[in-house]
Amino acid sequence: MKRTDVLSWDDYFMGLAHLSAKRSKDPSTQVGAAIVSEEHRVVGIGYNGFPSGCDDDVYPWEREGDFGDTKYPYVVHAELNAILNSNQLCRGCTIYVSLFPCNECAKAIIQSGIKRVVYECDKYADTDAVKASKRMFLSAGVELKQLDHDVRLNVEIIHHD
Ligand SMILES: O=c1[nH]c(=O)n([C@H]2C[C@H](O)[C@@H](COP(=O)(O)O)O2)cc1CO
Ligand SMILES: [Zn+2]
Repeated sequence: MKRTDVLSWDDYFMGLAHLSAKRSKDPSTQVGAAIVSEEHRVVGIGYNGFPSGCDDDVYPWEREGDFGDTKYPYVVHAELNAILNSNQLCRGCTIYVSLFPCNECAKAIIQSGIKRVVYECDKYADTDAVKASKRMFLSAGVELKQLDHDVRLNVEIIHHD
């Protein structure tokens, strides 16, 4: 008899997004994203971090202070990293992301041809950025789906002697 209690595609790829988020050095919000084709092939993955060559021991992780002394001007969002890392065109794909995309990521998602956004957390729903994002997704016909549960990923590293 085959196993039947396997992960759904949505939970599997959201799990992959969570695994990617574990690479993020951001002390407050770790975001992971996975772009998946209609054939359920992974096209790109990413997490929030500084661009290549911008040392994350040198650049600031602060949330407050002068703009240039915070992380905000420097950090590449998980969704954009996933698009930039993609190994094929994103047209028709789904992006799985642990946090609802901001307006800048929404623009990149729409322009790359991604047709569906599956997300989990929407903690910035009241911000102008996320409102603008939802407005653009609606206009562009991008389908939005919030998972009605959280995907938990327990990754255990076992060191062998
Ligand atoms: O769409 C997003 N994707 C994404 O990767 N992020 C990243 C940027 C920051 O490193 C972090 C947000 O930080 P904070 O919650 O401390 O403001 O999450 C933030 C958003 C905004 O929703
Ligand atoms: Zn963003």
